[in-house]
Amino acid sequence: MQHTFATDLTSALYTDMYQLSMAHSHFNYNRHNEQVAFDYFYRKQPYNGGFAVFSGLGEVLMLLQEFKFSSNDIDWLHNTGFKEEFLEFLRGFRFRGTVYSMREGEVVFPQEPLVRVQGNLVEAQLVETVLLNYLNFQSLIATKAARIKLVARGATLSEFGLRRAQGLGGMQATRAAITGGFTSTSNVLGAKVYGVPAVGTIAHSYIQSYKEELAAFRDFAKVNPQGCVLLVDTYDTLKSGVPNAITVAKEMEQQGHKLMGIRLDSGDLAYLAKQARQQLDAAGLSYVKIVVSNQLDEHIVKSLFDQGAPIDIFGVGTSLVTGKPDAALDGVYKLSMANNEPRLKLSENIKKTTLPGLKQVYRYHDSAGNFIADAVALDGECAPAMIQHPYEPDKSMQLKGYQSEPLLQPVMQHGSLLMKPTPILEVADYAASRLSRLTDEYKRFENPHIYKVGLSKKLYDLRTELRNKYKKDSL
Ligand SMILES: Nc1ncnc2c1ncn2[C@@H]1O[C@H](COP(=O)(O)OP(=O)(O)OP(=O)(O)O)[C@@H](O)[C@H]1O
Ligand SMILES: O=P(O)(O)OC[C@H]1O[C@H](OP(=O)(O)OP(=O)(O)O)[C@H](O)[C@@H]1O
Ligand SMILES: O=C(O)c1cccnc1
Repeated sequence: MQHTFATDLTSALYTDMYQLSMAHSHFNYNRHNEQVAFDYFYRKQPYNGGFAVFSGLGEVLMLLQEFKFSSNDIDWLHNTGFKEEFLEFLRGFRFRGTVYSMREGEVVFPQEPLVRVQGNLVEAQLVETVLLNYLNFQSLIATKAARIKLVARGATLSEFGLRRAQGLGGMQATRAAITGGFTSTSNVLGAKVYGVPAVGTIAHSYIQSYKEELAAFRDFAKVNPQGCVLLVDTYDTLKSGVPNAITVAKEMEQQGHKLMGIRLDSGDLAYLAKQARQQLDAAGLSYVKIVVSNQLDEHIVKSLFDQGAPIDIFGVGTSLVTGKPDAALDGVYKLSMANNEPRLKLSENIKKTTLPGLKQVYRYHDSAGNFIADAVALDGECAPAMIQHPYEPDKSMQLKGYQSEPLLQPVMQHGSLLMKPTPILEVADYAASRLSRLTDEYKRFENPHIYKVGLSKKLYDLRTELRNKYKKDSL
């Protein structure tokens, strides 16, 4: 077998084997035209936070449109024990399902369906893995980016993570970082694909390759005067790096150029930023920006500003693109309907019992437009005036008088997209506008307020009825 780079990830083989084995079985028993619905939802907020940003939908929809097995894929599948008729079926297979979804960039909460896939048993099942792979990862990273943006006080945020990303996930991480509020990236292919500026400074190696720091700065600035940012911490930030950067900035002025910035990448970033700012201002270089990097995350960014650090630009890599310290968003894809009957998955833990039937999610706002609560209702129900706590029968919340909006909208019908893919910068604007309507107590990092997601009485009762039925049947 020849080794190749794993770059073609649009194949329908980008899935788990059990999806194909189940499809094989459904096909064998002629069940592949039975109609079903699945919900995508997650159970736990990432980073112990109070919200998540839904990301990855645009790419999932493009993949669903293209979802097919090539002749080469079918040839390979011949070695896996599937029947010939099934392989012929897969050869002509296309996703012709219908998808309802929240808008990409939506601010979302645990337990509520973010996406609903309706279609036949085979098509709706076969797309599970790729859908989860894209939505879980990008939502994890977009949420991290949004958390950093919340505390960045308007500073520019650049994504620097490609070298530390989980392999090819670096591309998706760039996309998700933009969704959450980063406006540029060091990832050149990412910048080209997603239409944002590619930015960069200098590595230590460039400066080390010269005998003297000043000569390195001079040469670099001569060839790259536009957007030039000099890395000042290779030897001694305040005694050598910043003074040499000032010398070069003055020389650039004589050539009609302006040094854009200096970058701090080690040491006490608050102290060094303050000292560097003083030196730059004293030299008449108040326009030179201060860029910082080095294992930043939302907590360090917040702390640096709390310490009064005069920072203009943050370059964030590892924590952002790996979703540190969370390994993954726990999003799942669960069957809610089969052959026109609502279905659920039982669990000893009521929190893990799924919500049956086709559903809609309503979001309620107060008169200022702030989000109050979400209701999960059965499809076709109006926005309920009261929601039940999902697990505690005695708790409910009155929502009479609040405006509401349905969040799940059709985005794909019988395999065809119902609208053009939204450009990623528009998705980012949408995420920012929605987050601005979530009040601060849900956005703080420590013990955030828990946003209420309740059930309509009809949905609550349906779940109870089905739980009782299945429990009885299993006695
Ligand atoms: N004033 C500050 N307040 C809070 N956190 C800071 C401050 N200054 C730096 N940090 C963070 O502290 C951590 C310091 O890490 P580390 O000790 O590895 O850096 P360093 O020794 O300065 O750099 P290096 O090892 O790369 O030379 C980084 O995550 C950095 O972003
Ligand atoms: O810390 P992160 O948030 O992941 O941000 C990216 C880091 O990657 C670079 O370091 P690296 O040591 O790889 O290269 P360098 O020699 O250019 O500093 C850069 O200097 C940052 O410190
Ligand atoms: O341009 C930079 O400064 C940069 C790019 C990637 C990672 N770290 C730094």
